[in-house]
Amino acid sequence: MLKHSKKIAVAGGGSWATANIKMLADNIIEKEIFWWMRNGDAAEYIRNYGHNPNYLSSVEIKIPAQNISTDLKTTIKAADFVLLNVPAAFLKEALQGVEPADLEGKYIVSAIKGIVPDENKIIAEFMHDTFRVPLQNILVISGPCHAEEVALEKLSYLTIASQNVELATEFAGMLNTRYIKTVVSDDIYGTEYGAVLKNVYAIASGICHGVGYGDNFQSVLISNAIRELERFVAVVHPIDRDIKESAYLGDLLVTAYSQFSRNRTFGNMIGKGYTVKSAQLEMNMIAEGYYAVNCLHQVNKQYQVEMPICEAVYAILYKKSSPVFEMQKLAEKLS
Ligand SMILES: NC(=O)C1=CN([C@@H]2O[C@H](COP(=O)(O)OP(=O)(O)OC[C@H]3O[C@@H](n4cnc5c(N)ncnc54)[C@H](OP(=O)(O)O)[C@@H]3O)[C@@H](O)[C@H]2O)C=CC1
Ligand SMILES: O=C(CO)COP(=O)(O)O
Repeated sequence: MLKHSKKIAVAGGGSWATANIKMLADNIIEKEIFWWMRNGDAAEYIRNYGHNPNYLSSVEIKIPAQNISTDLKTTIKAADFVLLNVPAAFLKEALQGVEPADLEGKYIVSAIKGIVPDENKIIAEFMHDTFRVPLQNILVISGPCHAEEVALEKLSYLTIASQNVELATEFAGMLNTRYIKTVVSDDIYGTEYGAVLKNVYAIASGICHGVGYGDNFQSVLISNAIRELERFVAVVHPIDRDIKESAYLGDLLVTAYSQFSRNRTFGNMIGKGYTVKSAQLEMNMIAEGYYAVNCLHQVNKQYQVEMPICEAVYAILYKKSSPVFEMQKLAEKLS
């Protein structure tokens, strides 16, 4: 029996938001789902036809038309759980006009895998510091799970992290379905930073492929990436964690190897000689790692962790350094 109310608002109109709506609606626990997106035409289309025209358009949307809105404050007001699913780079913009009082008493669930630019904070920290949301009311959804495979109902595992493990367990219960299994964790920092870093490593993986390295090199890159990830999270939030768990290693592997990965696709284009702008235009989807690597570069000035893969990606994307040169330099540092 759930102790908390079952009114959930999903904020964001992209692929992962659409997949989250599907998982929540397919789960058998009775609940009311509300959906906010910025795109009025898409909202109207979904109300009329029950499908998102722009992302995962095959997914049937099974929530009432009147629960789909372009007014975020109204959507938030209706719910007890607010699931944030706007790319981190645009979160501040999306939350403009929302006051700490609007979120008082609400549970905030971040399904975002990114860092808030300028603030250089993971989502839990940002929501806690800016909107005064108690950490006990914050949850993070992560895990090796692509929206496209949720749409196909392929068996997937999610990690629900919160310092409030009881709350995480309750929320996990609202996501479980025939094709979704959930794991609960109390490591919000490791889960968030792990997800942010794996996006950068997937870009590195794509760049390597783009410049012509093969599977042999990529496996070395990824085994170095998990060690780099472990070093960083151990300094930022030192607790006893097993980096081989799905939320860390699993998430890295799926993003670095999958045909569906936005970050890998973006990296591949960069490796093949596209500029950042042209790769972004061509993709029409968001590669969070592009924004994250800049934030990580700033954050790591404080921690000084040895992060050669992140630094190579940063130099390529933000200093216009040549992908071939940076990968040759990186290759000398890997083991
Ligand atoms: N896709 C996946 O499999 C997974 C994604 N995630 C995370 O979910 C989050 C959302 O990603 P995802 O759903 O994949 O994104 P998509 O690339 O599918 O969609 C992009 C989303 O970003 C919005 N957007 C683009 N530009 C802007 C802008 N300038 N201002 C505000 N909103 C903008 C789009 O809105 P519009 O349509 O109106 O342009 C759309 O909702 C990311 O943090 C990602 O890392 C996490 C796990 C899995
Ligand atoms: O986080 C994700 C899957 O776990 C989505 O990012 P990618 O599309 O780059 O894999």
